[in-house]
Amino acid sequence: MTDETKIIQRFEDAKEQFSAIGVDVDGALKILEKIKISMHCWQGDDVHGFINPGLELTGGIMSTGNYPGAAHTPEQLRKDAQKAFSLIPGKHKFNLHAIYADTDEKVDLNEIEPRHFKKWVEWAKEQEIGLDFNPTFFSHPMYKDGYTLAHPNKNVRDFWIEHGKRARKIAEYFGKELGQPAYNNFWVPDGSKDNPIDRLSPRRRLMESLDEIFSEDISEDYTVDTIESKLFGIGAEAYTVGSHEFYMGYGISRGKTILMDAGHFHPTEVISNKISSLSLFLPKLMLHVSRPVRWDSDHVIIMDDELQEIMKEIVRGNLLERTAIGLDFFDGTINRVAAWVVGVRNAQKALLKALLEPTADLKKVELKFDFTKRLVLTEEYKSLPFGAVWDYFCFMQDVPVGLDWFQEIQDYENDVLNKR
Ligand SMILES: C[C@H](O)[C@H](O)[C@@H](O)C(=O)CO
Ligand SMILES: [Mn+2]
Repeated sequence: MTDETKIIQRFEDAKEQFSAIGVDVDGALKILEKIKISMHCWQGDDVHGFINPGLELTGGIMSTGNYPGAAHTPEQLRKDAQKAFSLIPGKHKFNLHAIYADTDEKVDLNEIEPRHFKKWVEWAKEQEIGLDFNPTFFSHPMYKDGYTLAHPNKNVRDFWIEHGKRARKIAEYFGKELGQPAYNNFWVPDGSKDNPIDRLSPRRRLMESLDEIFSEDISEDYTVDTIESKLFGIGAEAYTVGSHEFYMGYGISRGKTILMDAGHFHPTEVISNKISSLSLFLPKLMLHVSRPVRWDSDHVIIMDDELQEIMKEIVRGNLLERTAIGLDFFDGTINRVAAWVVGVRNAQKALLKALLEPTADLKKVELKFDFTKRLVLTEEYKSLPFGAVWDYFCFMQDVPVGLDWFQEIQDYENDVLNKR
């Protein structure tokens, strides 16, 4: 039997098993094919960017590791991302931060314009992918005393307000050029190492700064503003201005999309248990799928329980159309292109597993309060051969099946990354 025949044969066998429990496998694959994952640029260069690459990474986040081959130029980053995309089934999005402007001009964050991102747009068109965006409120001399938009000094706030406004125009440009909305995520690191006396005033200032940034109405056909909360960062252990409660209130009162990052909550809190609640109050939602190990460590996502729970919640709640899935991790101890591929493929695998569940039947069992049957069935379904369906999906999408992609990564490391 050829490899091709084996993949098809195994898929047909698996399909029979899933069909026997009422799952429409072909329908699941059609849905999976359309789901875009937003692959974050910052895994490719340990969050340095190109505007001021020499500056220290601030904002309370940290990338560790010195694996060879990090991208140092926009061309290198594009080449690496392209390599990753070639090993991932489907067409997706690339998520840029403002510090990744591609220009020969010396331009600061309060001066950036769409034209400084033109090359990214041209590349995205060639690759037939979308772009997302993030204003960068860190790694800059105007990140002062741990504060930006909530700083007591108006000059500092004004600098960052201008940056936020410009970021929205860039995201709008992405959306117009690429024919799909660019999600533009506001994560603001402002906070304090020790207990503040006044928790309220910085939060009021953040609210007012954001109101000013969002004062211009921009069509969501082009860009969707998202706001990301956080519990704590390095050097902001006691207090983060933009907490979950802050953004819940802000998002719901202003109609802004809330972004939940899997690493931004107390260690035993999980975002999978929050998705359904937020879905009742806002039309859209965005996630940063990340893996916190003891803290917001931004490890590459693996097929762990929480990743699968997140995807199950989206699928079971019929929220795929309303939920933007972005990745957020940065590991400099391993091949960075492999990190992307593992992350995106895992997100897709977890989605596929969720799509291969006979959800309607399980809901009926639950409504009869037959918790024994619910447990027995969900445990039994875990051993159904979803891997054969995934392999077939990769095969049909013309990307390497199984481990084959890793050889390509090793060749790329030898031929490209090690020569940097
Ligand atoms: C680099 C990103 O803006 C960052 O990871 C942000 O999304 C975050 O999660 C900060 O902890
Ligand atoms: Mn995040």
